[in-house]
Amino acid sequence: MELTLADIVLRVRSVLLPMLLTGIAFFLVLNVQEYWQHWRPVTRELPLWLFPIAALVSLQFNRSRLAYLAILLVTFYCMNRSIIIDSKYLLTYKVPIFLFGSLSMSLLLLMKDRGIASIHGFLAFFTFMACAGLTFNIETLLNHSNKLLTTPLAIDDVTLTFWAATAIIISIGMLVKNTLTTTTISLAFILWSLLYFQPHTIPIDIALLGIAVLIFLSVLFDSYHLAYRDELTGLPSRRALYNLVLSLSNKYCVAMIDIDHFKKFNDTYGHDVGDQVLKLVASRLSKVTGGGKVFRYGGEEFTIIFPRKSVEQTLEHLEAVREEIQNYEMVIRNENRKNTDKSARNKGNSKNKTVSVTISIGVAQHERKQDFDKTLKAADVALYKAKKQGRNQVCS
Ligand SMILES: Nc1nc2c(ncn2[C@@H]2O[C@H](COP(=O)(O)OP(=O)(O)OP(=O)(O)O)[C@@H](O)[C@H]2O)c(=O)[nH]1
Repeated sequence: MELTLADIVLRVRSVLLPMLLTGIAFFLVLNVQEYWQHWRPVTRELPLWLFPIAALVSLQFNRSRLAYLAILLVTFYCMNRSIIIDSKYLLTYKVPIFLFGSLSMSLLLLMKDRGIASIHGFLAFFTFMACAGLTFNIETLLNHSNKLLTTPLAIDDVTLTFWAATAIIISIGMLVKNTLTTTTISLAFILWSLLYFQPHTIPIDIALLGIAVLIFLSVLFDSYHLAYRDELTGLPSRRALYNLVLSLSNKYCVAMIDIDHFKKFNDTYGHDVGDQVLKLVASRLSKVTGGGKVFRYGGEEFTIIFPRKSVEQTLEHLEAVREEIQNYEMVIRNENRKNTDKSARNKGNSKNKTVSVTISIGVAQHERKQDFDKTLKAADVALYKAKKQGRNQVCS
């Protein structure tokens, strides 16, 4: 995987930002205790209800890792409240429970969401059981190994080392694959560690309530993302376009963009290269100036909305983006690089290709009391004109 400095900065930012916001939220909550202290009887009950609901919602949206996290934490809270299991076990098994939780969270971070009632679910279950076996026998294992060592190890040092190892796994995992789910798991790990090392900083019900809310937010934002983002290009989808239209005033412009001869391009270079080009074109289009909002309309077609602009005001911005794409030499990763087939590489196929494409653009202005679809159709007619006149141009 190629990671550029910009990628790393972006990932660190997307890791730190949610953490900072959660930190601020907890700081505020802890500093205005007088406002919510009388709600404590409610906050003490809420995790018992919210975690099972969060687990069910997560499963419904195929977020099995968040479901496991919710199950882990509600079990812990039930122990804390002496529901089903006596809370005295929390004291007796304080270290193993802490280590089991930490290890489970680091595993959750590395796993994929692959359902609970599946072969992967069984494997995950047995892995968690193995972790429980290891952590709940840590003292016995330590006693055995101490017999072989000249300087015996203390349980506190082992716990700290074990926890530090899980913290490192979680940090690396976050940087390699940063999603809302991994951020939620990492935040849960931080709070879990805080509850162990500084148990009086945050009341347990408030900390767990925070995690339950994070699980809900994570599932909610993820599903929003799924519904309104185009998976290939990362641009807002056609559904998001129609959502935006509802909030537009009377004055705006619609531009329809189509990649020229894309069928031929696909036939020459293959569908995968076509997909890469779509992504690169999308990333250039998204930098359009003049306040344009870019959407993937479908296939090789994109739409740009310019709120409060006339056609004349959009032309320079559209021309600029058309010219930029025309001059953009796109470096295409050769998939054979991943291939272990050495003969393919020896034929010189491992080199990256450079390709370029052009786009045609049709733009139309929204008329008073006109339907959005009519404006879109007018932009489509202008696009057809651009194609007919030889492509690689903007028409209105
Ligand atoms: N790789 C790839 N190709 C796509 C995708 N969506 C649509 N296409 C291809 O885009 C091509 C569109 O071709 P046409 O609509 O015939 O038009 P064109 O070849 O671009 O020609 P003009 O628009 O007339 O310049 C088809 O070959 C589709 O298969 C996609 O998501 N990925």
